[in-house]
Amino acid sequence: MTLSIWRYAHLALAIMSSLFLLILSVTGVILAIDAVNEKVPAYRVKNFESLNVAQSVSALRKVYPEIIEVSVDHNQFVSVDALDEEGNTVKAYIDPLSGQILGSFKTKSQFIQWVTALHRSLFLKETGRIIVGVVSFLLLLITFTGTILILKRQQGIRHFFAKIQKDFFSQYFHVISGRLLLIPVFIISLTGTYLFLVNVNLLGKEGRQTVSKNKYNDKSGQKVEDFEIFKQTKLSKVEKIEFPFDSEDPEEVYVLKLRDRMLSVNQTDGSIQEETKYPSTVILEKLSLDLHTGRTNVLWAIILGIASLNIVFFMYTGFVITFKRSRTRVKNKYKADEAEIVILFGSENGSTLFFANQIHKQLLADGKTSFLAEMNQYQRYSKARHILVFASTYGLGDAPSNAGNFERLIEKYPQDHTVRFSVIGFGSTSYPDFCSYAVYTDQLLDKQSWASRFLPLHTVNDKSLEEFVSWVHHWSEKSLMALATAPAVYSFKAEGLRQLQVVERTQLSGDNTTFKILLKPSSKIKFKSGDLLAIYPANNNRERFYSIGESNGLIQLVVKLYPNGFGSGFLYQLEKGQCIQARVMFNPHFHFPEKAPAIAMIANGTGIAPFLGMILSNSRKKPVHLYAGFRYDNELTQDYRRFAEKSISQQQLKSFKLAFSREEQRQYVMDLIQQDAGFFLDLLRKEGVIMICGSLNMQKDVERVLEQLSLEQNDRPLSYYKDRNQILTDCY
Ligand SMILES: Cc1cc2nc3c(=O)[nH]c(=O)nc-3n(C[C@H](O)[C@H](O)[C@H](O)COP(=O)(O)O)c2cc1C
Repeated sequence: MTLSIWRYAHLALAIMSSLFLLILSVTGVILAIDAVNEKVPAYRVKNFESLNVAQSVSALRKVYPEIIEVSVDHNQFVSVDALDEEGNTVKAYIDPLSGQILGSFKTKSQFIQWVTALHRSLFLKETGRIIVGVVSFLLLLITFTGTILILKRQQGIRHFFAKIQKDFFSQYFHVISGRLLLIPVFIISLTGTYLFLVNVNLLGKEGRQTVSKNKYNDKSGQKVEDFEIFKQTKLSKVEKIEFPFDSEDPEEVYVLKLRDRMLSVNQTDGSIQEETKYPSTVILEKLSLDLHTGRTNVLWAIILGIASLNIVFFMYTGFVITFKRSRTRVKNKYKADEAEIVILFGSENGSTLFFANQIHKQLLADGKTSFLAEMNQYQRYSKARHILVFASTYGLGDAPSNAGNFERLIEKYPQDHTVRFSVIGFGSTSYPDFCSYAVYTDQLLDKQSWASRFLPLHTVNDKSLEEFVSWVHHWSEKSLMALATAPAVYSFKAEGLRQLQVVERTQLSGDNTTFKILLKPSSKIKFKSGDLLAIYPANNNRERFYSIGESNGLIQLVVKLYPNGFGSGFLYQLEKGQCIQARVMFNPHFHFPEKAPAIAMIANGTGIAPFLGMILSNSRKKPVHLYAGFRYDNELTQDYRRFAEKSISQQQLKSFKLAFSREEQRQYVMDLIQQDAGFFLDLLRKEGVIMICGSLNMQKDVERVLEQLSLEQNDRPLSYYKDRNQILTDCY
């Protein structure tokens, strides 16, 4: 059976029994503590194991003139029901050799009685007992399916106890404690089921009873201490000894109740008159009760308590695992044969799907036709230009369960046109076969005649956001499709929603289609220029990102209004005083580089937003040079000029250069860079930083110019400076 069937069976059983299981395990913990507590008074005598019935009976007979019965309970405490010399009734725990009273009987507290009833029948009498029985049986099945899941995970019985890598806490704990407490939980559920079957008479207590009768022997007048059967029987094997009512009447007998049988012993000669063997169901019932309650052994009671407590944690961690696995729902806006970008994921526990979905959602938001599916759903994609494969690795470098058929499908459905492919592997270096399924998939695609490599295989260790974002950067820059590169966008723990109030929003005018909006957080939030703001225009999970410029503790966005723009339209209709819900996404890669000796900022369009904030907060007066490109010289750019003049006078900005692409003297930021080539080369040589924010096309052109200059005059490719974090980009 495939992994997923076992997994679904395990989950379905857990869901069905969860509420009752919770009650049973919590009450089970309490009863286990009670079982340990019970043994605390310690009425068990030291040499108990070596005592036999003959020793005890003869001794007690000397102390108590009349004995009704002597009992040995599951704690191995001996008690007597007798009359003493003065004719007083004695019902107490005693020393079986001296008859000395050790303690009086204690009845269970009201609370324990209440817990016991809840544990046995949920206060629902017969119905409750049936529910408890069924839940015990379900727990048995859960233990079984869980064992199979561990076996599959560990690749067979040989590695059953091999090291478990920590993926995330709940999963680690679930597997580790599952493996450790497998046997106690199995015993709890098996014995619970058995007791239920006996209880509802499904097994029948009567069974077979072998009865044998002996005649009197010829040793009448023997003393009790010489009775062979009494000498042979250890007190520890006894449950009860009923004494003859009349010591003179030879017809009256001792009744010796042992765990597995009952003997009638002649009181004059010690012969066995009758032996009744209990049916195996009764013996098994007692054994089940001992094992289920831990009443006979403190250590076992403690183990049972831990196992019961663990069932509660099992339930919690199991549901966390399930939640994680299913938290991302695949939603497609386009059909497989309409999509230009096809994202395939191979994910077992959902994190790879989460990453894939974050990319999918952004592409859709950007108007791209993206399609997201499991690797096992691979088919022909008639319009695909890009296939992105997000593949995790499991087992010994194997495919996750929803990618097992990928290889077969690839052979079966060759694409009929060239499609560019990129593979991102998710794995962990703590496994010997790091990302090997992704490596395999990458090679598999590389072999296909229709597939053309777009990027080299990229691997991500332990879901590292840094490593993933690095791939996002590369793919976005090369494909010119905008994707957010703030790690927070791909974090599993979403930042909390914050309320922001509109403080100011500028108007559009003439050929200026860009507006500024200032937002005030209603509670204290930490943010810096370069972070992102995620807004939710439709109050659902469709989000839009904007670069933040910090302006005196306020969030300043510079937004271009698009016709029917989902995000920009929403922001433009906001009035002063209105409030919105948004999330601040930390983007440490694009913060002001405090340690750099000098900084050049290159922007086009709305990409200027974070730079305005960074300049405003340049209190240490670092030399900052701003280069910005716009289409027209209009009211907005006049505003930027005024801002720059003020900043230059306050030494927060060193220089400001503008290029206009639709004015008389057509210029782009690249031209400004060419003009100041010497400055840029010197900046790079002296460990200065170049920050680029704006369109991906502009970034590509700027990098091309810088690459050429650097190769010619600094003898180094631009990647040399990129690797040293001297080129920081945030483009869309
Ligand atoms: C049982 C198990 C086996 C794994 N085996 C490997 C492996 O062989 N190689 C590897 O690189 N990662 C291995 N991993 C790590 C996962 O591939 C990695 O955590 C991945 O990010 C999980 O993605 P998912 O949440 O989408 O399933 C294993 C993880 C688990 C839980």
